[in-house]
Parts: sequence; structure tokens; C-alpha cells
Amino acid sequence: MWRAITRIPKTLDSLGQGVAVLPQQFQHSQLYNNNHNICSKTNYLSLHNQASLIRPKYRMSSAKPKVVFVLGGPGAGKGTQCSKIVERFQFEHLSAGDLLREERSREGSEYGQLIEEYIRNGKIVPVEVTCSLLENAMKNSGKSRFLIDGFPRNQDNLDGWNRQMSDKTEMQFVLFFDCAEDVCVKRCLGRGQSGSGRSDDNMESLKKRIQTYNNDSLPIIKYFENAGQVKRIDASPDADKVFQEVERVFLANGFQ
Ligand SMILES: Nc1ncnc2c1ncn2[C@@H]1O[C@H](COP(=O)(O)OP(=O)(O)OP(=O)(O)O)[C@@H](O)[C@H]1O
Ligand SMILES: O=c1ccn([C@@H]2O[C@H](COP(=O)(O)O)[C@@H](O)[C@H]2O)c(=O)[nH]1
Repeated sequence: MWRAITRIPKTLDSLGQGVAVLPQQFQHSQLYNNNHNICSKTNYLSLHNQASLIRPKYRMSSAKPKVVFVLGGPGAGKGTQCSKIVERFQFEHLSAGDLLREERSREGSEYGQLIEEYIRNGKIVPVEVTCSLLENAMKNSGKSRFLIDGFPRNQDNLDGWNRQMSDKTEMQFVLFFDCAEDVCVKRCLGRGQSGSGRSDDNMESLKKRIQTYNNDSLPIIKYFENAGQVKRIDASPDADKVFQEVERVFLANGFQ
């Protein structure tokens, strides 16, 4: 008989952080949903047995995922350096801009047009969209170290992250690529000329992106700086030279 109502033990009940490694069928089960954390004994035993199969992976990811925010002006070299960090350290690179561009191009996306409008005008997409894309990408990656590139870039982003993600992750530091405006512009235009295909690698969009960066993103970097969380990197030298500094920061912060 389906009599016994069993409260799921804490270890299974708190799979919030381990959800990245859970097979799809678990994600809507009582194991996943903390709001419905009771189930019949039969169901519990069956789910418990299935959970045992994935236990090694779950153990590995039971700590909160580590997050490094990567910020800097448009074209400062964030993406370039993130690729190098991924090669050298075990991080997953999540570019908020790339995720938004992907969502924009996804057939049937209800946000496609809105995202294109924001990107072309150098404006910042509402955090509900961006944060959900980030959270999904984190869950789907199965990794535990993330470079979050180009986010949070305004107060709305920061507030949204704090509401949705800060309890589920451990922010390590902010990697800030400091680069003069004229250098940033030259790099973005160069990227456009070499066929980036980006609708915002042109002077008209760049003016707006820079304005948004100065008005909305710099205060966020300042906020993190006041909290002692910013690792500032001079982004003007060549990419390999910049990476020497980046590598030093990661090593000094315990990453191998
Ligand atoms: N240190 C560097 N010196 C010279 N060129 C660089 C350097 N770093 C990156 N670049 C070039 O500048 C352009 C912009 O770099 P990247 O895409 O890494 O910047 P980003 O900060 O991620 O830009 P965005 O914020 O617009 O996505 C690219 O064409 C890249 O090859
Ligand atoms: O968190 C974010 C990140 C990006 N955007 C929009 O995308 C473009 C391009 O971003 P890149 O980091 O340069 O790839 C940016 O100008 C914003 O319009 C965003 O809204 N929120």
C-alpha cells in the first residue's frame, strides 16, 4: 500500500546544486522540487535507487559552482582571454552576449526580436532573460567553474543575479579588463572588418555601447571594487602578455 510518507533525507533533498548532473527525468521529480519534498515509500525507494547510480557525479558537484565575472569595455578582449583561461584552467566559458545572440537566432524564440533591438542599440536586455539563459547553460554544462563573460553589466543585472543565483553559486572575483576607449573601438571595428557578422560591430552601435558601458557598467565594476572583489588587468598589451597577468591572478587565487 502507498502508505508511508517519507521525507527525503537532507542529502537527497538538497540536490539544488547537483541538478546539473541529474538526468532529465529527475528534474521535475520530488527529488528535484524542494516544494514537494515528500513522496510515497515506493516512489522514494525507486528514486533513491536511481539516484545511487549517479551518486559519484553528484558528490563531485555537491559544492556550489564557482563563478568568476569577466567585465570590461566592448572589445577589451574578454572573450579572447576567456578562451585562454579555459585552455589553461578548468573553466566553462559562458558569454552572456553569445547566449543572447543564440537565443535571438533560436527558431520560435519569443525574445528574438527584443534581443536584437537591445543589442543593436547597445542597451542591456532585462535580467530575467539573461539570467535564465545563464542558469540553464550552467545546469546543462555539468561543470563547476564558470567564467561569466559580460555580465552583470548594470544594476538590474546585479539585482537579478542576487535574487536568482547568488545563493546557488560562489562568486570568486571580478576579472576586469581595463582598456582605453579608442583601443576598444579599434578592436571592435577590426573584428567587424574581419567578418564577425555582429550587428553591433559598427561605429553607430559602438557609440551607444560605450555610452551604456560608461553609464551603467562602470558603476557596477566600482561597486565590486569597493567590496575588494576586483582583479584589474591592463588589457592594452598583446593578448599573450595580457594572459600572463590573468594566469598570475588565477594561480594566486588557488586555481590550478
Ligand atoms: N590584447 C589584444 N590585443 C589586440 N587585439 C586583441 C587583443 N585581445 C583581443 N583582441 C582582438 O580584439 C577584438 C575583440 O576581442 P574580444 O572579442 O575578445 O573582446 P570582448 O571584450 O569579448 O568584446 P565584446 O565585449 O564586444 O564581446 C577581436 O578581434 C580580438 O581578436
Ligand atoms: O548581460 C548582457 C550581455 C550582453 N547584452 C547585450 O549584448 C550585447 C553584446 O554583448 P557582448 O558582451 O559585447 O557580446 C551588449 O551590447 C548588450 O546589448 C546584454 O544585454 N546583457
